[in-house]
Amino acid sequence: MVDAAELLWLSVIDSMDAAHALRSAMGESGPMQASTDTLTLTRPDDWHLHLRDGEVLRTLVPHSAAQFARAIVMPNLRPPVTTTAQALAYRDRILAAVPAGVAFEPLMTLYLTDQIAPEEIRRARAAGVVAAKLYPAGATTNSDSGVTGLRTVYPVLEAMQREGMRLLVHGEVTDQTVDLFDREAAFIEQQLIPLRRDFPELKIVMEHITTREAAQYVAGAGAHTAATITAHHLLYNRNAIFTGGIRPHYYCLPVLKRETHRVALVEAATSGSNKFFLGTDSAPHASQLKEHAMGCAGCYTGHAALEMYAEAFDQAGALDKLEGFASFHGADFYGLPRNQGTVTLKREKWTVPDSYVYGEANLKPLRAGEVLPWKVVA
Ligand SMILES: NC(=O)N[C@@H](CC(=O)O)C(=O)O
Ligand SMILES: [Zn+2]
Ligand SMILES: [Zn+2]
Repeated sequence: MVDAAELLWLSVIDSMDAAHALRSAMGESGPMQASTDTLTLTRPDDWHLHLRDGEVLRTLVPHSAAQFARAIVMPNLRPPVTTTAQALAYRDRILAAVPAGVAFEPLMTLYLTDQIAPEEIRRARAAGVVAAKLYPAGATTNSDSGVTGLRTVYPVLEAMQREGMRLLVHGEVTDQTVDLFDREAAFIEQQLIPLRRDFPELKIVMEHITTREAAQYVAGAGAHTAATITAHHLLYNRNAIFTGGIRPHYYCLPVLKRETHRVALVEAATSGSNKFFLGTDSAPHASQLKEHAMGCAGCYTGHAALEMYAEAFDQAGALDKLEGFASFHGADFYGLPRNQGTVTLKREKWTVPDSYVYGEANLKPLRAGEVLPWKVVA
């Protein structure tokens, strides 16, 4: 039975549909869409990127350079980048893979180990290395040489605080008794809060945050704490890993979380707060190592990262907040100049390739074979 109130509601829906049909028939879209089919931004930067090494640079570097002016390059190679000399040599190998006529600046980082000496920080800073990365030993891909306890590296952190070197953190505890989905929140309580207290002037970036707890912590933590957020953590919740079967290409660390956390990340990213900025954590692995009984952690998004961020911001009705997040907040936090020049995205469907050449292997990008709504056109 349909009562009067319901009838009224049905007629409201009907007239909304009619209005929509009329607009479509007239070739019009709503007022917001009309002004946002083209989006021009100051050239953005990627503040968290894995470029790996060797032949695969020829695939990865052009993808990133097509969208971003600069990128913070993660040091978790095998062996890790632990010295200034290694960082500079790696930088040269990256630059050799930048296509002719394209400007791309890799910003180098050191991998903190229990053994690293405070003098290395001074040397690195003088050579233009911008940050050092803390991987709790065992927390993620190529973290076996990471730090076993924060106290061990306190002299190095003191040097970093003095030198103005940024500390980048993979913020997950490695305690096997802590649930995988709780490891970020536990890290904040157990490690980050004490660290913040002991080094009040140290500039810390909590990388690839994945939880409401992390977003709230960073928002309230004062001017020297910031966070990067990936496109995939804005677009997906943990169901993506299990939809219709196990989907290894959605597996990364920190692992995707519940929908409530994704929503909190979208709110943080689109809030306009300068404490949150773009870091893709594009983390390629050969497809046979992802599609494996013990598949590697990491999603490859370097082929379409900016387009995926545009999609996420668009879904949130916040395209006007994308430029701050992608092009301003990170540069400001790192004390680097904002970029000159622009990049333009268009609302134009395109299909992501099924795979890319990856040295001798294949690389399966996130959204392989799928249609994306936004495209970088200039
Ligand atoms: N994010 C990932 O799942 N993997 C990264 C490492 C990291 O950023 O933790 C990688 O290097 O593959
Ligand atoms: Zn990490
Ligand atoms: Zn990473």
